[in-house]
Parts: sequence; structure tokens; C-alpha cells
Amino acid sequence: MPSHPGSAPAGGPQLPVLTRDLWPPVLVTWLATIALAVVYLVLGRALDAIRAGRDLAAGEMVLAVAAALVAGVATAWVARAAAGRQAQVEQTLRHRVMRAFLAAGPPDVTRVATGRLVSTATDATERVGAYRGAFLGPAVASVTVPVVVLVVVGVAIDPLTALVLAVVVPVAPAIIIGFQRLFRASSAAYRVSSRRLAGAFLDAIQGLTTLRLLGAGEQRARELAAASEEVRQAVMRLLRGNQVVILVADAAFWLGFVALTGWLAMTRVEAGAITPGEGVALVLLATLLLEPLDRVGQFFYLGLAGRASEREAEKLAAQRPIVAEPAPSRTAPERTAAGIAVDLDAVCFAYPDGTAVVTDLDLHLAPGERVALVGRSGAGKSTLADLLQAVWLPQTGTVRLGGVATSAMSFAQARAQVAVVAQRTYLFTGTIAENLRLAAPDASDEELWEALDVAALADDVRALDAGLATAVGERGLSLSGGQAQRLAIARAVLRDAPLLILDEPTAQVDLGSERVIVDALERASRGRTVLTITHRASAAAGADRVLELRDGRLLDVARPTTAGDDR
Ligand SMILES: Nc1ncnc2c1ncn2[C@@H]1O[C@H](COP(=O)(O)OP(=O)(O)OP(=O)(O)O)[C@@H](O)[C@H]1O
Repeated sequence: MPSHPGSAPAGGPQLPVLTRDLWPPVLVTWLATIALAVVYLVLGRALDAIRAGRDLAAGEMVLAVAAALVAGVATAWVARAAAGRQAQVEQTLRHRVMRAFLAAGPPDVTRVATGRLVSTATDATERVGAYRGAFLGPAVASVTVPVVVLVVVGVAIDPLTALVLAVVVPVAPAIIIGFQRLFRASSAAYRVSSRRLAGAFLDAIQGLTTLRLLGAGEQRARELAAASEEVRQAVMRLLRGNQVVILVADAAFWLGFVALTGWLAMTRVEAGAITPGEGVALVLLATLLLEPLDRVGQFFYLGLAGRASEREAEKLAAQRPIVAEPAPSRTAPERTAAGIAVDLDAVCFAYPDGTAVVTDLDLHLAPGERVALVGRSGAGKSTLADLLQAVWLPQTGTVRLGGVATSAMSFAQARAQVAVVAQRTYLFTGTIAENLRLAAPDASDEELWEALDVAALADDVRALDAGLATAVGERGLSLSGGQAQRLAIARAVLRDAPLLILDEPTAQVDLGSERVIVDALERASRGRTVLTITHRASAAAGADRVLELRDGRLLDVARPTTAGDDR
């Protein structure tokens, strides 16, 4: 079997840790550090001047005030830049993940669990934002700031002290790197368990009705509790690691370091190498050398989790479409007043996993023709509908809409030819008008009413207080199954596509609603070629031809006897 075009494995380059836009906050942090060092040095000089009974020069005082101002402004800027970058990284990455998924197709095509997608697009991108925005810049700055401080100490106070401190300071980053290796596994385990929990919750919510009907709610609740316990334990393991680090880093290192600097300062003052004021400035400057320690605690929450989340998000964002999109066609598919011609010639199609569905299939629909497609469950009817919408492209043979092959036009071009009314209709949270405008974003209210008229839904909507502005979906009014189907018909009318695919549109509604829907479909079918996928004899009754899909081929079926329910 020929391989699927574009079916490359997911994966891709990971963003480098040090990117160019990381440097402005780092440079400004250096600036703030130098400004602060100037303030400390002037303070030291002031101390010496007081001891010697002199006045501090006016120029030095102005310098100290100016440096303090620069340090304040620079620090505030870095904080603001970090918050802005955090939001921007989060948004960009979320956008990339979603775009990759919209291009790749629905989850049953991409075979990625919905829960994993939701948790990556929300939770993981947020962590990456915090990692790249609020953590990485300050972390790089805090590791490099000691170099700046040591240079200041070496140049302005005492080279020997700078040298001794330079030997001790790298211990902090060394500790961080050591612990990173030690706790990487517990961070990854936390991510996996929290993702699993998000997926399990989503599954339970989506399948709530089924769970209730099967009386399986209790058992699922127990499973969710177990998954939740797993997350708790993973968090605790992560926290334990964090506490060890805080203890080692904060208590031992901080105290030891300050004591060492104090001792160094005193020794050097006693030796006459530096003045007492310089000794004080030295101790003050040493506190800046401990910057990296402040980041160690954050490293566990933001650093490790962010890195793991980033790997996950990048992997999903790099997901390539299973079906590569063809270049747009210069010739538009030909539409007549009656509808559009549909031609399938020698079409073979198998799913990427090798499930062969149609073999050497021919199908020709004249513009305006109405054809019913029957076949047992799993025969491939929905696959055929997907081939017509260019969800999939055939491996061999051609699917032509209005004379143009789906493999020779863009997805948008192909999909503009087709409107579908499926078994169930998804209503998005929003108003009725917004739900209708998904099909035609520029439609006027008048056009919406016309479509609702065709779909026999106009009277129902008029009876609502807010009319077209009535909220529907999760947080609004829930429409009945029949009303939702009529809304789907109105959407199909608004799309104004010349091929209408009806995939068991009355399968989920009661008989009373069925009559109204069948009439509405009849009106919506005018001027369109119609392919009805059905198990019901009633839905096949109005067709010009009934075809049965069996063993990957189409057979003409004598009507009306064989169009019955075969489920
Ligand atoms: N994404 C997929 N990957 C692999 N196999 C698939 C995929 N989707 C469907 N199939 C398989 O392809 C075959 C045809 O499925 P299809 O859904 O087209 O049948 P159908 O006639 O529409 O069935 P039903 O009447 O139950 O909706 C089945 O064997 C199904 O298991």
C-alpha cells in the first residue's frame, strides 16, 4: 500500500534554552547590579569620610542617588518584561499546539487523546510560560550576576578577596545542576501523572451519561481518586526534593558564605589592604553574590516542570498533518444551478494502520442527483463521506468535485463544496447567531433568518425572548435533539455548498421531529447534489438511487426493499 502523503512521525527541534530574546532582561539585570554596586561603594566611601571627619563630595552623592534610581527602574523593568514574556510565550505556544492540531485533523484521525491535548494546551503551556518568562531570564541573570559583582569587587575594592570569592561562588550553580540530575525523574513522573488525571477527568465528564446508565459512576470515581492520589504522591516527592535543597542552600550555604565574607573583610581591613568603609561595601556586595540561591527553590517548581512541559508541548506542536494539504487549484470546481458533479474513479483507500476500506471504487453523481448510501456498520460509509470532504485523500484513483480532484485543490477549496448534517450537532457555548455564523461568518441577520426558515427553526427562535442572541451550549439554553439538527441544517444552508452530505441526520431524533427534519432537508436539498448515508428505509425513500457499500465496492440496490435497517 502506498504510504500516506505527509505522514511523518511527530517530533521536532526543541527550542534552545538560551534564545536571543532572553538577553535584554539579563543585560538590564546586570545594569541594575552595577548600579546597586555603585550605591554600596559610595556608602562605603561615605563611612570612611565620616570616620575621617570629612564631607562626602557632592558629585558622589549625586552619583549614589542616580545609581539608586537606575537600579530601581531597571529592577521594575525586568519584572514587567518577565510578566509580559510569560504571557506571550504561553499564548504563542498554545496557538502553535492548537494550530498543529487543527491542521492535523480531529483526535480520532490524529489518535491523540483529547485529555492529553487539553492538558497540554492549558496547563503545560502555562508552565512553559512561567519557565521561559518568569524563571529562565532571572535564572540566567542570577548565575551571571556574580561575575559582574566579582569584577566590581576586584576592580574597586580588592583583587585578592575577589579571587577567594570566585572560588567559593560556583558552588551554588554546581549544587543546582547536581540536584537537577537527581530530581529530573520525579518531575517527569509528576507531569505524566497529572496529565493522566486530566485525561481521566475529561473522559469521565464526556461519558457522564454512559457512566450513569451503566451504573459505573462509583467505579470510575474510585479510579479518578486513585489517579488523583498518584498526582499527590508525585507532588510530595517533588516537594521533598525541594525542601532538601532549601535546607542545604539557604541554611548552610547562605550562613557560611556571609560569615566567610565578613571574616575576609575584617582580615583585609586589619592587614590595611582595604578601608573599613570598603569592608562594609564588600559585605553588602557579597549579598548580591547569593542571588542564584534565591532561584534554587523556584527551580523545582518552575524550572524542572517547565522544561518537561516544554518538551511535551513542543512534541505536540511539531505534529505534522497526517494528510498533506495539496496546493490550491487555479480552476474552480464547476457548480451548476442543480448542484455539483461528484466523480470517484477507481478509488482505493486504506487507513494509515493498514485497514483497507474501499478498493477500486467508482461512483458518479450528476449535479442535483440524490443518492442514498446504505451498508452494514463498518462498511466504510463515513470514510467515503470523509474522502468527499478531503479529510482523507485516496491512495490511488481520484475523487473529483465539479471536475477538480480533491488531491489537486486546497482543503479549503474542497470543503467549500461540501456541507454536512451529521447524526449529532455540536453547539458551541455562545449565541444562536454565533453558532450559525460558524458556517458563514459574514452572514447578515436577515440571511440567518432565511436559513432558519428553510430549516423550520425560525418560529422556535422567534419565540425566545432574546431571539438570535439567545445563549446556547454548555452555559446557555440546551436545544432539543430535533432543534439542534435543524440548527445544523440552517448551518448547511448558510454554507451554501453544492454537495450536501446527510449522515443519518434523523438517527437520534424521535419520529415527530423526524418528519419536520425530513421536510427541512428536502428544502435544503434544492439546487444541491445530495448523498444520504442511512440505515433507514424512510430516509432512502426520496433518493433517485440507492447504493450499497459492501466489501469496499458499491452495488446498485433495487428500491425500496433492501434499504431497511440492517443493524
Ligand atoms: N481512523 C481510523 N483508522 C483506522 N481504521 C478506521 C478509522 N476510522 C474508521 N476505521 C475503520 O474503517 C472501517 C470503516 O469505518 P466507517 O466508520 O467508515 O464505517 P461506517 O460504514 O460509516 O460505519 P457506521 O455505519 O457504523 O458508522 C471500519 O472497519 C473502521 O473500524
